[in-house]
Amino acid sequence: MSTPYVLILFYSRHGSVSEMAKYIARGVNSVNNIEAKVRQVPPVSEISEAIADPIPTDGAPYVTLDELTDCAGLALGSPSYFGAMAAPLKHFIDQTSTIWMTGGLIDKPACAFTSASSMHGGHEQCLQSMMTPLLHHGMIWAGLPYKHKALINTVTGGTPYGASHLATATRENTLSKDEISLCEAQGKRIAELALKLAN
Ligand SMILES: Cc1cc2nc3c(=O)[nH]c(=O)nc-3n(C[C@H](O)[C@H](O)[C@H](O)COP(=O)(O)O)c2cc1C
Repeated sequence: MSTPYVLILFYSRHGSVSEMAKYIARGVNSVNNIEAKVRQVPPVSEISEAIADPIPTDGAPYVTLDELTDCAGLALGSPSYFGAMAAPLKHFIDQTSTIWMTGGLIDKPACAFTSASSMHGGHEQCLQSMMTPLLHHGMIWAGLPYKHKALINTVTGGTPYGASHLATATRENTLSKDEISLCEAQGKRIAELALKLAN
């Protein structure tokens, strides 16, 4: 039987969310008997019929619907755009009704992560926007418990709703120590929950 995996699925235009995905993957891979699968969604274009090349020019491969169906757990990442997930990620989620109809994600754990350029620009709100469709899919939401001291100590990103990064102009793709530790904790938590829920 193949090793179960946590799908780390994101959209990132300028690299901050992609950077977070690496640390979430590290957290997943710190757990035995499960692994991280990192994937991105393609951008959307103003001409909606345009089709992206199947292989991105850089970064993680594009996700397939089968990869989502077969995951043991999910970490969904997006930049905060006007306090909500970015359109390319929502566009992908809107193509998952076949998975919804077969209940393919029911009882699997899920979390979200985001990057935003202002401190109070909607980190939590964006995380919640990603939670909504996953609850419709029957997934089990997992935030970050306050046992992680970085949640108290952080002066940038990191919330009990999920990991976040404050991407100011001077530190756009550079995560703070607390942000990194919360990304890793989130990956580890989803991996551990995925194994427990699969049994
Ligand atoms: C269309 C658009 C809307 C944005 N809206 C917000 C916002 O509501 N709050 C915020 O703090 N940052 C906002 N930003 C900034 C991005 O969330 C931020 O730059 C993020 O780190 C980008 O992630 P990426 O590097 O993975 O692309 C917005 C950026 C764009 C392009």
